[in-house]
Amino acid sequence: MIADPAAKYRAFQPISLPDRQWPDAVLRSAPIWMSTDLRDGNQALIEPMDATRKLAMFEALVKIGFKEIEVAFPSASQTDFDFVRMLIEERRIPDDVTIEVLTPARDDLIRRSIDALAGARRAIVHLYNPIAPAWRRIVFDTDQQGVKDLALAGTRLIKQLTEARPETEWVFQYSPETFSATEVEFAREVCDAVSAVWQPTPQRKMIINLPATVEMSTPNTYADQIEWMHRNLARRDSIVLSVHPHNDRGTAVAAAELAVMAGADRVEGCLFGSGERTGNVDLVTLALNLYSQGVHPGLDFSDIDRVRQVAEHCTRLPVHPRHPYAGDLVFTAFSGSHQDAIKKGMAQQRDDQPWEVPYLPIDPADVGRGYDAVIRVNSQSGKGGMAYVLEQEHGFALPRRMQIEFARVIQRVTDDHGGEVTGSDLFGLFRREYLDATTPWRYLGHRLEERHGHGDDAVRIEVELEHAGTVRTVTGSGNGPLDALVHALALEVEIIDYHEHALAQGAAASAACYVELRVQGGAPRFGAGVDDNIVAAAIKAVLSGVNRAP
Ligand SMILES: CC(=O)SCCNC(=O)CCNC(=O)[C@H](O)C(C)(C)COP(=O)(O)OP(=O)(O)OC[C@H]1O[C@@H](n2cnc3c(N)ncnc32)[C@H](O)[C@@H]1OP(=O)(O)O
Ligand SMILES: CC(C)C(=O)C(=O)O
Repeated sequence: MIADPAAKYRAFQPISLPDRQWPDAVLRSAPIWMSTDLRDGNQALIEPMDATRKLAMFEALVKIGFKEIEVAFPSASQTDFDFVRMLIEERRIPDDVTIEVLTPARDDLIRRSIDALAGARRAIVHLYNPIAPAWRRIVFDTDQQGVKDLALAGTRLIKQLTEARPETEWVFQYSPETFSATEVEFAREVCDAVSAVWQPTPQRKMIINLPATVEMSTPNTYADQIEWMHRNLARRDSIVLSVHPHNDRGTAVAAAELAVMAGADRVEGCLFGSGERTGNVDLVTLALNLYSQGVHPGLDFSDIDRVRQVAEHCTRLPVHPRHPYAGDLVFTAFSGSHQDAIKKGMAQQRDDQPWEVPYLPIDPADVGRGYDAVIRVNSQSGKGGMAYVLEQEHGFALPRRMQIEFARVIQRVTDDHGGEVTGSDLFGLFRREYLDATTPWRYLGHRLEERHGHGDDAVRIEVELEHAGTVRTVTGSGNGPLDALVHALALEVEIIDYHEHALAQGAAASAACYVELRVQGGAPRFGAGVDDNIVAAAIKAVLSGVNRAP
């Protein structure tokens, strides 16, 4: 990097729009979506999709609910041309879906593109040519009139060729490519000239697509450009105003949202932001952002993992694990305070109430994600996360103080070994720490006698134990089984707290017991026991606590 970037880079000059309206707009409905996965997405791949992959992507897009799909750049390759023919000839295009193809403003390429569409029920022909100053000078060695003439010649040829094929319902789309880098007055001049040739009507609209071919500045400047065009374009009532934001600055999603607030009717992009260089705007994120605000996007991402798998298969590009809504880790909290808040939020969330689980903008279940991955445990985790996983995956609902005690055990393990502790690791550690704490005292069996009218000795217990390898039977009485047990053990044990719950549903449910106790005035300790018999579970829990005492 150089010390003075201003010596090399110029700041983008925003347009002046002091009476801009878009900052007060609120998104209350979804725009028209157009997927360009099979064109912009495809042209950006190291290995473009073959016909099988293209078809898999097309079918996935249809299933998601896209009604406009740019399926190819037919003049670029035989694969693309043949793919369009296959869709049409094999009648693979549902009646409510319109396919689109892209063509440069060159006669031979336009003709080939229209040939590809022969026999389509309805089709969008998308013409583009770059019009920004640097492209005029560097790429085309021409002036404003030169690029305008190119756009007009292309439009005239498309009009002529499509009028000769009335069996297809034609929609015309024009993109002043590199719009984001173009003087807005000139972009309007070209678009107005193009629409004057095409002569759209409110009943037969054309699409004007204003791409941020290269994202030039902060998203508010793009929104200003779009609002200016929205307010100044001729024949606006006959035009579907579309945007096509690229992601060079990493702000394509924001740019698209602000552009729709600024008057755009339609958004072009790709699943997960595939597309040239840093990608096109990510339609999954855009759609689910709307959903999180209570606006149905009209696209179905109920099975987001399946959509991600298809996209990864077709593009051979991985979706980042932190990708909004779709990444493997986006509904997962490792950090203790987040886990604590999510656990509390999940416990309090009611189906008939607005979603309000802290840290989770949407319910993972709405996009087909389970809750099992919501909380995962590593060295950044606290008691809440550990307790959540142990309860969700193994059914043990530890009392709060026991969570704190067990979290220290887990912390030692994660500090020593690093990495994640899975649900089964957690259960293994729980078993080792509590359930397998069976020396020196091990429970073998018990008999219980309830004696009415004996006051504080209402329960008599006889417990068969193994102590340091020797089988012994001890007896004691008390006001309840635990009291009787403590007397039978003849140890100085104080029971501080006791919890129990069933571990599984039904009559054969086993019980889990947790006992907090103090042995010989020492520090409080927990013990845990599991058994089909609730008294046996409690005895095991007491013995576990006694055995764990130092
Ligand atoms: C921002 C975008 O994503 S726009 C879409 C871009 N997508 C693609 O380019 C993918 C498919 N493209 C291709 O397969 C090829 O580029 C083809 C088949 C279209 C053309 O191939 P070629 O004839 O070999 O030309 P090449 O790829 O070098 O294109 C550059 C030429 O096209 C001209 N050109 C570029 N864009 C356009 C346009 N929209 N309209 C007319 N001419 C154009 C350039 O000025 C250059 O002309 P020159 O050769 O006279 O200097
Ligand atoms: C053809 C146009 C819409 C394009 O892909 C772009 O400008 O990025």
